[in-house]
Amino acid sequence: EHNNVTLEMVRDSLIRQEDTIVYSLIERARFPLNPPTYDPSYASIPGFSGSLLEFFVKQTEAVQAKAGRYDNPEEHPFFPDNLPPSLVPHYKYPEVLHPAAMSININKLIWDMYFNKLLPSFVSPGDDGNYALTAARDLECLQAISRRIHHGKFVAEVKFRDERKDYEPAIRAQDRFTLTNLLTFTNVEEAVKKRVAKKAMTFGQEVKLGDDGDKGKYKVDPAIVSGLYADWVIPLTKEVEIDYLLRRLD
Ligand SMILES: C=C(O[C@@H]1C=C(C(=O)O)C=C[C@H]1O)C(=O)O
Repeated sequence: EHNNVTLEMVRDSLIRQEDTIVYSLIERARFPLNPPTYDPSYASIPGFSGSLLEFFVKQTEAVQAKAGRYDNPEEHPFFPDNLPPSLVPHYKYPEVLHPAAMSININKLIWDMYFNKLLPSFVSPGDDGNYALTAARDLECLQAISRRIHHGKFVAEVKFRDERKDYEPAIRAQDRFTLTNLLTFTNVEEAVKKRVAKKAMTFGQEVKLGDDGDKGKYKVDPAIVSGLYADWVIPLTKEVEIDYLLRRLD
């Protein structure tokens, strides 16, 4: 069926995406919170009502949609309504997923998590005026986290193909509990949490010639990165896996 994507290949992609997520958090942490970025009454952009952040994200997604970004089944916009169509020739991506995958987009949840829980936990309070850069860095974080979480579709597809006999009855019964047990690998989850903390230590250290003065001081707290994965990235990836599996036999 379709092509030979393996669980190992999908997991390798998730591991590589950790680098992008950790780096994007480090880049955002260069700036303080910068509250006006999120304040709808600050921007007062002619013809637009909303925050500078929303303006930035909607405009950027419109450009990226025209350039073909969302033709890729791995990409999910935060504001899918009223996106312009792609203006470039359609690339024929491998058809790995069941068509029901197209209807799954949990970016609203990811957006709320990022701004309400994650962001205040890893940036310093304060305002340095760099609101456009702040919005750009936020979008990088959101896109990296969203791509990782929605990769749950591919994870679920390969797990389903590997153990079809076990998954099919649970899907027919629409049994979330059994599906969760089938797709959960606690050892993999533990390794992910440890590895992202290690990446935060490695990528977030001050690199100096000569004596290593600042040992133990990181640009983003490794515990916050592993907490992000434990509390949000892994549970939401599993949520996408389950949403996908529930529709896999439609
Ligand atoms: C992504 C996978 O599925 C589940 C979710 C995981 C994650 O989000 O990192 C890890 C293990 C599984 O419980 C996987 O098996 O690799």
